[in-house]
Amino acid sequence: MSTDAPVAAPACSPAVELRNVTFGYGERPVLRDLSLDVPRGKVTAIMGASGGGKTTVLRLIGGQHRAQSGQVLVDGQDVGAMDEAQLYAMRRRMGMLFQFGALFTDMSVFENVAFALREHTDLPEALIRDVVLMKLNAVGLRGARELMPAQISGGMARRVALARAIALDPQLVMYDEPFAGLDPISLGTAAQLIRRLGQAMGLTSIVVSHDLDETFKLADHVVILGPGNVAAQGTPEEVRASADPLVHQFVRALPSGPVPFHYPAASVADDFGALP
Ligand SMILES: Nc1ncnc2c1ncn2[C@@H]1O[C@H](COP(=O)(O)OP(=O)(O)OP(=O)(O)O)[C@@H](O)[C@H]1O
Repeated sequence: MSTDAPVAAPACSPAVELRNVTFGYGERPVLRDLSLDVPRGKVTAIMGASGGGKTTVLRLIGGQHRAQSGQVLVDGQDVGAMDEAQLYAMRRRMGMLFQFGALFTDMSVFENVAFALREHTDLPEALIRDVVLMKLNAVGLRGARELMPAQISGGMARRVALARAIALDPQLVMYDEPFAGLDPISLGTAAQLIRRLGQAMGLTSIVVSHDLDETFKLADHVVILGPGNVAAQGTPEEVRASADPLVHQFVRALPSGPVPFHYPAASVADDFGALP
């Protein structure tokens, strides 16, 4: 057997592990010595104050950024040590649904979902049609296949983006703000879809969201990021019961607490001059 062949990680091991990860943009540190596990086959929510580094965690997992120290392991493989070909192969097994999951505006709903299949496989046209219609059916939009993105609602567009993200049967799907801007019904539908598809496909799902109620209902595992690090992680019940002051502020949506109102800045006197 070739020693280069990817070795399947044990079924009980975490799908994703961050071990002592430090990362910053330029001089600005964002994550400091961050460690967290994403259990396999479950829905993990990553929550926390705005600017705390949630999207950055997703980008590290997807290999768009590399940790400055520590390791990001996906299926036991170190993302930071992957070359371009290995990254490409890993991303094929991931679905990513980033904020508002922009669709190609000049392609129909059908073509938007078919795009990934055309890019990454050489399936015959008849099979592409079947897979696309199956994925659109899973999100309830088989009947909307001929419509253009401008002709569908925001909630429908989000569902098309979801169908596109699962077109290649990924093992892991990352959702960044899947509920942003949705009305309560579309939001409930989106949450139910994430849960149902995850169960039906045996997916590991990571959801970054600010919607506390919906996300706590949806997730099996919740991680709350504090400044640069994990403030709490566990089941939704465990996290709700956390004594950490930041988690307390967060789960009760309190305007004051450890999360500051101001982005770090020079003193008021430096910016405006001393009062006369
Ligand atoms: N490409 C970038 N270059 C420089 N700084 C960045 C970049 N992307 C993010 N940042 C900064 O890094 C910090 C973390 O950003 P990130 O988007 O990961 O936070 P977040 O928790 O997802 O925030 P939000 O909930 O508001 O989306 C922020 O202070 C942000 O300004």
